Amino acid sequence: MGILAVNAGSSTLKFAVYPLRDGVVQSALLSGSFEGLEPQGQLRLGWAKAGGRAQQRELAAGADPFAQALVSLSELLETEGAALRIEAVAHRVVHGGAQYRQSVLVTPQVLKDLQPLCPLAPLHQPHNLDGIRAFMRVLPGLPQVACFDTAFHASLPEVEYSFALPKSLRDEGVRRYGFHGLSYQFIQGELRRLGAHSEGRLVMAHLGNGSSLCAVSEGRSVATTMGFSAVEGLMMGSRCGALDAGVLLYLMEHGWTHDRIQKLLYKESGLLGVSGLTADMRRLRGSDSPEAQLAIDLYTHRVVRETGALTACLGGLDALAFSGGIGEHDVQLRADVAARLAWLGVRIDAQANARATGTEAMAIHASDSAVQLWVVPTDEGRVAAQDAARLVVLPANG
Ligand SMILES: Nc1ncnc2c1ncn2[C@@H]1O[C@H](COP(=O)(O)OP(=O)(O)O)[C@@H](O)[C@H]1O
Ligand SMILES: CC(=O)OP(=O)(O)O
Ligand SMILES: [Mg+2]
Repeated sequence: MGILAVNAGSSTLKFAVYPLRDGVVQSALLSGSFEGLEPQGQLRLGWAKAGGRAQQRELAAGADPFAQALVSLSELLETEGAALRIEAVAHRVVHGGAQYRQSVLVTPQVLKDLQPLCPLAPLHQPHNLDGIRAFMRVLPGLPQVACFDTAFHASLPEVEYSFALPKSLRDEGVRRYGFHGLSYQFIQGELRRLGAHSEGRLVMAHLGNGSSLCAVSEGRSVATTMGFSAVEGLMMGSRCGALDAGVLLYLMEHGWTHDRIQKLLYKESGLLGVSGLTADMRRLRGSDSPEAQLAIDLYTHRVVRETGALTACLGGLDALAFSGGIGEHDVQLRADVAARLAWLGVRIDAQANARATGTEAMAIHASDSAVQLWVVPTDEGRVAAQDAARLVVLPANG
């Protein structure tokens, strides 16, 4: 028995197959991603079996690259995952709004409820929902479960989730929701497993293409940098993060349309916009352009600044965990953030930091550090798969 977890984005479809043993999800047996799903993209499949060699295949996309990817995925599951009967598909859905505060079995009504949230996460939500619809067509009869990035933050206190806006707008659901919840749930579980200070005052940093921080106290999310939408908070790959609302008014006064502004905020800003070069931190690190350096400096500054803000909300800091593509791999970023948090008693172990390259969770603090530092490779799919097992497989087995 197994669960297929998928994370459908604008240009990629990530997937992993998790076996179940006694209702508990085990490490993925097969995982990979399709890239080039955007119109005119070059469709490419990359996958690996657990402990196996990474494989790549170029695919002819045809008119509908998404449909083609699903056909290829079905074939791959038949050949490489044949030993496992897939019982359910767990979908990462970034926005559950105010209504969905935990994972749910997808019905037509659920899709209808989630559709209006698309403008709040335009890089994610429409593709997440298209992914669900496509799987429903290709694998009818297989339960589809939606697992929300926002659910982890259902515990945010009112002073954290409220914006200083009139009651009528707050009542409409204009509030902070927070994202990357599946990742935070996974990181928290790993920290618990490793005996870290996970029940104390913890800040988790999910630093990838999308980046955010989450403050946890006594195991519950109490503050987070993303907001109503996934454009708030830290600087990201191509998203600007927190921005003075006055800038939007200025742009509107100068005739910028909604679509133009949306493109600017989500696709043309962040590391890409500042560097004028790329959204990929690896390429920025390899560049000698001053703009690339400014992009890195700004990104680092914002992580430090917001970690300070969340530490203030927590009343101190016991542990800081790095995750996401940048957090797991970028040794320099972790060293720079730790150095700038020295006032909190943070001391990094330079050798342990250099050894942490995203393959396993490990501590990177020095023995005299007042704050634990961890690097935790995240696995959003595994959290989604476990929720799907809880909703679908366990009840069916009584
Ligand atoms: N070795 C590395 N050094 C620095 N940054 C890296 C490295 N590997 C990956 N990254 C960064 O991670 C980003 C992707 O993060 P990830 O969390 O995988 O993104 P996504 O939001 O697409 O899941 C890349 O764009 C790149 O900037
Ligand atoms: C919510 C979000 O930003 O997700 P990702 O990091 O996958 O882009
Ligand atoms: Mg991500």
